[in-house]
Amino acid sequence: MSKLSAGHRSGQSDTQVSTEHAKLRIGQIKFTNALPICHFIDRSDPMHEFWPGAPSELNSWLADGTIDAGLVSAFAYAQLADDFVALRGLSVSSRGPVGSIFLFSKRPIEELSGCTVALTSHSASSTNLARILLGEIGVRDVNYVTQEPDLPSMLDGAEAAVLIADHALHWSVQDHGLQMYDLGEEWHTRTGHSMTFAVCAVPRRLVEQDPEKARGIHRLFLEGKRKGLGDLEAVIAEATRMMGQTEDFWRSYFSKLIYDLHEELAVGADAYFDAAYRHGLLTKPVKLELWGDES
Ligand SMILES: C=C(O[C@@H]1C=C(C(=O)O)C=C[C@H]1O)C(=O)O
Repeated sequence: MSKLSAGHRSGQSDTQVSTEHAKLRIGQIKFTNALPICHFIDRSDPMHEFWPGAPSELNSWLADGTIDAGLVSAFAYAQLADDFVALRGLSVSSRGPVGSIFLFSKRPIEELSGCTVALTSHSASSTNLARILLGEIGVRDVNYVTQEPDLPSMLDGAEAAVLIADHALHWSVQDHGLQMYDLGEEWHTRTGHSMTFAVCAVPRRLVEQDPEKARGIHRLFLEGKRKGLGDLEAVIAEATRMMGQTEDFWRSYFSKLIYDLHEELAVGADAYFDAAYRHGLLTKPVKLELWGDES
């Protein structure tokens, strides 16, 4: 049993969610890719507590009940799909290049058989996507190691490294001479599908027992996204404050990302979950289950 499902089975989050007057603990991705959703989220409700984190932190917080709901890796949602649904209209996805999820490699991707590949400890969706893509390309006997996202030390002992989010963005514009493979683009080229990296998960139990509370979380994120996409200047100013770079850089980056989640994007997410199952990365087949209404 995976650590994620083991943690959730302890029932911690169920207890918390059903406690009527408890604060709702809501996870948010702390990196620039999620700013168009997260930057403008209204944090004024005293019954909401916000937990910003890297995707891998959010994934384990959701699994062990530290948070009740929020943005997590799509792969982590798939592992927890018995207990969670995904909020309609909210994701971090791309249809082709994503711009911030790369395999940085000392040699062409096809020549990585028998090599060590370092995977960032911050991700679940992209690191499993890398395993799928390398497998599909026919790369065999890879020694995968998970490490903190520091490219030079990852490449000390590895032939290639996968980074996501701000760490990947940082290295994508440096002059390092490595080959760079955008995993959103590789996935799209090979399969024709979009790729969903993050979804907003809420417990099935909350949806069934207290749908108004679930709708409250949904509205909070949808309203954040509406304001973020409606005022991209402010989002870009925040991204620039966090990481530097030019306005054009951010405009081009955010134009690659899709923040919706509907039936058409679910086809891509399901194709990814199918591939993860075929490659032995998920223990059972999973379909994305969308919940709620966007209006
Ligand atoms: C677009 C990105 O997507 C992120 C990638 C994730 C993962 O690999 O698990 C999780 C959340 C997403 O926000 C990124 O990291 O740049």
